[in-house]
Amino acid sequence: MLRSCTAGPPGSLRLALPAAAPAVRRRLRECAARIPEAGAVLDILEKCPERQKKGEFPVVVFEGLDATGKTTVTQSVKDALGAVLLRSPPACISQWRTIFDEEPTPIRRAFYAAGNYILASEIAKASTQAPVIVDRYWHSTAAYTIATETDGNIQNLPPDDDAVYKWPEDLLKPDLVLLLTVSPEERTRRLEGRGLERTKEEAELEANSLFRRRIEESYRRMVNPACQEVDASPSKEEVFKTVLQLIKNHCAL
Ligand SMILES: Nc1ncnc2c1ncn2[C@@H]1O[C@H](COP(=O)(O)OP(=O)(O)OP(=O)(O)O)[C@@H](O)[C@H]1O
Ligand SMILES: Cc1cn([C@H]2C[C@H](O)[C@@H](COP(=O)(O)O)O2)c(=O)[nH]c1=O
Repeated sequence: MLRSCTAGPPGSLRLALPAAAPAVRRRLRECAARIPEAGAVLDILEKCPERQKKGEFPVVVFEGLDATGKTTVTQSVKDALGAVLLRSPPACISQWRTIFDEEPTPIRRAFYAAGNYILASEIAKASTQAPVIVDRYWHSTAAYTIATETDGNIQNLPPDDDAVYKWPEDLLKPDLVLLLTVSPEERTRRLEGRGLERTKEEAELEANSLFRRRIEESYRRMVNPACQEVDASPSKEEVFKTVLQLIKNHCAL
């Protein structure tokens, strides 16, 4: 498995993170004989029109580490705005997620990237009818890949202007991306309070504060669209109010 971006060849991270739909399709096609579910994802992806366009309603994405409050706040914002709530990976492929989570990096990341392109077609359609709220999108795919494929502290991340922080040219862009952040202690409290089964990555997040910092820093380095950071440590009601105001200011709702 590819590990360190700094120790490996310069293109190693690029290899882990497919940067456009043709690369995603190629990667799924290459493993479809061994993994039938890759063929199933590919079938869905190939039915999605290329280069999706947003409708006239705003599209707002929520990003952040696990248990920062995305599910909680997206549900409230959806209700308040009469919005459509979507998530990555989209429901139509999420039953295969555990299979891909066990695969080597390039295949696993191709699954999540494919999810974003499929999600884009859902966003395109929904945003012609109502505002769209999205729980994780490309920034999560990129940030988790970058953090997994590098080691140590944030100095080992690719430099600020690296192409890994850029939005894929052929992927529908949201109007606003809000990055929810809380202190590690508050996150741990929320995780414990929730008590759900954790993925391997979530367990690693708990054990490895450097990994957590690499993810957050990668989110912060994403550009066009960049993430707007929101302190999500106040109460649910306060976070909701802050977020709603940001959306109203930015999207003229
Ligand atoms: N502002 C808040 N103050 C206190 N607790 C909160 C707040 N927001 C969410 N929580 C609680 O923290 C836990 C995690 O929240 P939530 O499931 O919304 O996070 P998440 O970011 O969607 O997590 P994941 O990415 O793992 O799905 C839940 O138990 C939720 O009730
Ligand atoms: C969308 C997406 C998710 N992941 C990983 C990162 C975390 O371990 C979990 C969180 O998923 P949840 O459904 O929000 O609990 O999935 C990823 O690695 N890449 C992605 O694109």
